[in-house]
Amino acid sequence: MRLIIREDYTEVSDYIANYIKERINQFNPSEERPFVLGLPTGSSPIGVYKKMVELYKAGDFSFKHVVTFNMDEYVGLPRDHPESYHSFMWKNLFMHVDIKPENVHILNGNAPDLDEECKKYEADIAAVGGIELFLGGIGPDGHIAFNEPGSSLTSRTRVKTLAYETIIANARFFDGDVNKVPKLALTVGVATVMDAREVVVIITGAHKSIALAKCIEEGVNHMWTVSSIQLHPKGLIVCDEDSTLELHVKTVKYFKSIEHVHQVLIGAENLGLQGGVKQLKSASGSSRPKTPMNAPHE
Ligand SMILES: N[C@@H]1[C@@H](O)[C@H](O)[C@@H](COP(=O)(O)O)O[C@@H]1O
Repeated sequence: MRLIIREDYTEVSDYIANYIKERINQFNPSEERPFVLGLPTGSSPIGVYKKMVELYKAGDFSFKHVVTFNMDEYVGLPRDHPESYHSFMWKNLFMHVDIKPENVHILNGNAPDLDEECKKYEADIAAVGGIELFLGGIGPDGHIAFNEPGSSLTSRTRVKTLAYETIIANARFFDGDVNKVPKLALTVGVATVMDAREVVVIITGAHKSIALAKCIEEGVNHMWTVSSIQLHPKGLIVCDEDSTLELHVKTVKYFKSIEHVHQVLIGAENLGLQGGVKQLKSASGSSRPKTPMNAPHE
């Protein structure tokens, strides 16, 4: 797993948007072989989506051959309600880019048979060959999607009752009134996220610092469901300085030093300083990454 630490929310958002752009461009998607992207909602990804729209408008990449699957949706909230995740995604991302509406998948929280809806979602993901990159945010209690504390780490798409902490956290989107927050949601499972070939998680703010520490410094634990990223062969967390408050100084220094070495290697390569690269290679014993994007994760 890699941890990339950036100064603030804006820098975190820019890093991730550029990262995803690179991944899509490297993949070179086509009609027959689309790039399958898992996406979250919440305030965490808004900056990423804003930057992605900017990059799209600058002609740096396209959503023409991108297929998306969103993480979750409230149960019983009308699809066009301003706080539905459906509305959120169209408002913040989809309406600004060239994605084909038929390539967008968002769970239907008003389906007549919710269990059937969840089963179909898993089948739809499998039908396109699985998810290439799943982007996620976390709640302050370390939940990913709506996989609240205690969720099975082998869980699949299903109906979930929201934790009281999540209802309180999300009341800010419903006039601060907990009674207006739906109590049930459809969500992909922890295993659905971890099945993706790559998982990228956004963590910002001091209120998520305990979750970040639990996620990376302690063991895999169903009470902090995002900690399952430790078992993923290609996991990346991008966080801001504030969210590192509860980490050991040693942990922060370790991940910063790894990134620094990568940067030096890349800089040396770009300048044609092969001697410098060789020296660093032998000092670190690591092989040379071509770009920060394909640096080893594990
Ligand atoms: N289901 C969503 C999660 O996917 C999201 O990660 C979390 C954090 O939201 P925010 O990014 O606003 O802190 O909120 C909700 O619970």
